[in-house]
This record gives sequence, structure tokens and C-alpha cells, in this order.
Amino acid sequence: MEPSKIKGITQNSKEVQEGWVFVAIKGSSTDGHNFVQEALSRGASLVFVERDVGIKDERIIKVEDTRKFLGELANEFFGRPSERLKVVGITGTNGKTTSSHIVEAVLNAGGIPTGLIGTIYYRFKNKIYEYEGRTTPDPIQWHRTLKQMLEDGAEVVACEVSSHALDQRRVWGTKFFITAFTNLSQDHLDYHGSMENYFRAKLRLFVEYPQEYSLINIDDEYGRRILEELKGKAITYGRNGNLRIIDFETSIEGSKLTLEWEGRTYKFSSNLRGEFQAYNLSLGILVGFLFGLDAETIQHGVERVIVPGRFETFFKEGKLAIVDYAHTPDALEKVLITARRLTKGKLWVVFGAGGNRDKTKRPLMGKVAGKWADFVVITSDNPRWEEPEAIIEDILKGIEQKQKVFVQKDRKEAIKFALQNAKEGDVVLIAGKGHEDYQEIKGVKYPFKDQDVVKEVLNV
Ligand SMILES: CC(=O)N[C@H]1[C@@H](OP(=O)(O)OP(=O)(O)OC[C@H]2O[C@@H](n3ccc(=O)[nH]c3=O)[C@H](O)[C@@H]2O)O[C@H](CO)[C@@H](O)[C@@H]1O[C@H](C)C(=O)N[C@@H](C)C(=O)N[C@H](CCC(=O)O)C(=O)O
Ligand SMILES: Nc1ncnc2c1ncn2[C@@H]1O[C@H](COP(=O)(O)OP(=O)(O)OP(=O)(O)O)[C@@H](O)[C@H]1O
Ligand SMILES: N[C@H](CCC[C@H](N)C(=O)O)C(=O)O
Ligand SMILES: [Mg+2]
Repeated sequence: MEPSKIKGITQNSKEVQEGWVFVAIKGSSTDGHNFVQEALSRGASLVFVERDVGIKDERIIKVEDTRKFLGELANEFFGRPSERLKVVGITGTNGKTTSSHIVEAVLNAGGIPTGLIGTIYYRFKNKIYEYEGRTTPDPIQWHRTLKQMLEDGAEVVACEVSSHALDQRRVWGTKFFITAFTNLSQDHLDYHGSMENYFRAKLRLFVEYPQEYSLINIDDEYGRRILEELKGKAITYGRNGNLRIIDFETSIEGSKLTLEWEGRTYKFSSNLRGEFQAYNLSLGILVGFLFGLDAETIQHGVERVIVPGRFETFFKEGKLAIVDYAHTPDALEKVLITARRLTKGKLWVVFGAGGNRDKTKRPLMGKVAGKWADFVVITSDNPRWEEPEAIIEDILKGIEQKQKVFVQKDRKEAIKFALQNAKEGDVVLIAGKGHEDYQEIKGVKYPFKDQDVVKEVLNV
């Protein structure tokens, strides 16, 4: 099979055209093997399967693992782009979007043209590429996007590699230059079943893919486990890392980070706020050093980073509103702690939890909200196919002091309620949706932006 003779490749039988290759993938709701006949009827030149489908046709070829095969095929079909780029792959529960933006900004500041693939967009400079809504796209779009960025002049692509992607081998066939681990805490247990499986999925990035450098946050217990698995063959960052965080201060104005790298001490400042930014910044700065940039150049990048929907602040008449993407117990607690420090009066939090996602994180999110906020307004996030009331009930189970809780399932009304009742000196944290510009209810995505509601209510 010569890649140049193939007209197109797909894992969706409905997309097959004359002369295309169809690869059958077993998914979680259906199985591509059920659609082999359809692919053949639509003119597939070859069909790859991993089990017998009871059809006799010489175009059908059996391989051991069709997910891996699709990654390798897409890699070949698009000309092995990752080998001609330097791909920086970042995984972990929280901080992928933020740190990949920092990497992008730092390298661009150093004159190294860098693209970005992640939750908010796939972009290189001012160009936005086709985006199908997932942090890490399927193998075909993954390798195709790398190829397009390469052709458009990118030398590096900074990407978020989700645990779903690692489990489903969406990035199979990729040669990484750098891989990085941010942290691991509870999320996605609906999909992975247990923290151990979730961890094993993340670990794959470090043990199954070619890479020059693995960067590990060793202040995280799972980071230390990865380091053990790698028998110490990694570059670490953290309070006792190879890149050592010496001091970190964060306030409403921004953050200051002091660190040591290869025997020298450096100071950086950034507009990013929050305790956890010490780690995201360290990761971005470490990547800058590994690319040979000097501290001054890195500082230029670090001060330019903008990450939509992460700790976005709005201020009016003594009230501070913060829109943030925290949607896990760990992220919510960390952002609440940061918000608490900025609060002179009372701290409000408005949040919900996504439907058809990890249910067990809901009471844990309720618990941290109850612990750190003075007033808790529970509302809807993206209910998807679940009833908003049922999700809210799950969150409520985690809160001990019910007297500080308000329930308003309409997100716009909930935000309004908190902002209108907040007094001078109060802080209102609106968590969970960050950059999202929709609310997904029963299969329909309605236009919705937390930021727009805040602007409307505060008139800013
Ligand atoms: C749980 C999950 O990851 N699901 C993804 C998965 O769907 P699935 O396993 O249900 O697939 P399926 O519907 O059973 O279909 C199996 C196969 O049959 C094929 N098929 C199906 C029907 C047909 O008529 N013909 C046909 O050939 C499909 O093309 C597919 O290849 O494969 C689909 C095709 O690639 C994806 O669209 C889908 O992502 C859905 C939309 C999704 O919501 N994924 C989320 C959970 C996700 O991936 N999130 C992570 C990030 C999370 C984070 O940021 O922390 C992400 O990377 O975005
Ligand atoms: N290093 C970190 N540690 C803990 N929490 C963090 C960290 N960085 C960011 N956060 C919190 O997590 C939220 C999500 O951050 P970010 O979007 O960078 O993570 P992500 O890993 O890309 O998430 P997702 O898996 O949903 O794409 C932020 O809004 C912030 O509240
Ligand atoms: N990538 C994450 C995003 C969650 C964002 C939150 N707003 C929600 O809808 O749960 C997920 O799919 O679980
Ligand atoms: Mg992300």
C-alpha cells in the first residue's frame, strides 16, 4: 500500500468516497466493524479491521490493532509531519491549556514559530485551523493539522494531549520532542473507571512514544510515580526539581516567580494569577531554556501570555468578578484559595458540573466550595443529557453548611443573583465554563458566555 495512491482516509464509513481507505474502530457507543459493508459499497479501496466481520472481500485486511494502525497510516499519509517539527506534548488533569499557551508565547518571543493544538483552538500565528471541539483531535485531524502547521511555517507545535486521546491512541505515530506532565487529580472517572487507570492512560505519553525530553512536576505524587517508571530519566520541576521553584508570589496584579536552573537564579513576572501558576510558568520557562532561549527573551514571552477564560477579572464599584475554567475539585479548590486571598469582604462562588461526565467529582466540588466560599450559588454547567436538578443534588451532597447555599439552575440568573447581592469588597468567582461560548442542553448548544453575563450585569 503506497500512501501516495490513497485518495483519502477515514474512520467514519459515512465519509468514505471512491478510492478511500476505511479503518474500522471499536468505539464506546458503536463499532466501525458494523459499517464495513457500507464503506465497501461507497467505494473504499481498502478496509482495515481487527476482527473477522463475516464478509468475503479481498479489499478487507486484518491488522492487530486498528487504532494504532490508523495513527500510523495517518502519519504516513500526511508525510510524517511530527518528524519535521518539534512537538511539545503536555498532559495532566489541570494546566494543559495554560501551560501550552505559555510555551507558545515563550517560543514565539524567541523567534521560533510555534503552533498550538488544544481545548480552545488549533492555531498558528493568526490562523485558526478546523476544530472539531475536542482538546486532542482524532488521528487523522491530528496528523493533518501538524502537516498544515508545518506547511504554514511552524517549527514547533505545543499541544495538549488528553487522557482520552492517550487511551484511544489519537496521537499514535507521533514523534515528540518534549513531553510534559502537569499534575493528576480526580476527573473523568466516568471514562477511566479508577484513578489508577486514569494515571496509566497519562503514563502512556512518557513510555510509549519517542521523545527527547520528559518534563515532570515532582511536587505531584503521580509525577513522582512517572519519574520512578522512567527510572529517573527525566527533567523535573518543582520545589526540589532540576528547575527549582524558590519563591512564588501571586496577587491581583500578577505573579512573581524566582527559580534556579543550572546553578543560576532567575526572576520572572507574569500577568497570570493563582498559586498553581508557579507550575505552569515553570513548565513554559523550562521549555524556553531547553530551546536555548535566554531569560530576558523568556520573560518577554511570559509577560505576553493571554489565556481566555482562565482567571479573567472584571471590576466594578468595589466588586471583583472572576471567570475561570475550574471544573475539577482540585482546580476549584486552588482557584478558591487564590480568590480568598483577594477578598476583603465575602467570597461568592457560582458553579455547576457537566452532565454525562464524572459524577463522583460533584460532591467533592460541593465540599471545596462549602469550605472556602462564604456564599455558594449552585447552578448548571453543561447539563448535556442529564436533568440539571439531579446534577445539583449531587453537588449539594458534599456541602455540610447548607445555610450558605443558594440554588438557581438558570446559569444567567445565578450569575446575576451573585453579582447583584455582592457588596463592595466582595469577590464573585464564576467557575466551570471559562472560554466556552455555549451551554449544551439535550444535544443543543445554546450561545452562552459567562463573560457576557458579567459585562451585562456590571455594565463594564
Ligand atoms: C468518549 C470519547 O472520547 N468518544 C469519542 C469516540 O466516540 P465513540 O467511542 O463513542 O465512537 P462511536 O460513536 O462508538 O464510533 C466508533 C467508530 O464507528 C464509526 N462509525 C460510526 C457510525 C457510522 O455510521 N459509521 C462509522 O464508521 C465512528 O466513526 C468511529 O470510528 O470517538 C469519536 C470519533 O473520533 C469522538 O467523536 C468521540 O468524542 C466525543 C465527541 C467526546 O465527547 N469526547 C470527549 C469525552 C473527549 O475526548 N474529551 C477529551 C478532553 C477532556 C479534557 O480536556 O480533559 C478531548 O480530548 O477533548
Ligand atoms: N497547574 C494547575 N494546577 C491546578 N489547577 C490549575 C492549574 N492550572 C490551571 N488550573 C485550574 O484549572 C483550570 C483549567 O486550567 P487549564 O484549562 O489550563 O487546564 P487543562 O488541563 O487544559 O483542562 P482541560 O482538561 O479541561 O482541557 C483553570 O481555570 C484553573 O482554575
Ligand atoms: N474537557 C472537559 C471540559 C469540561 C468543561 C465543563 N464546562 C463541562 O462541560 O463539564 C470535559 O469534557 O470533561
Ligand atoms: Mg485544556
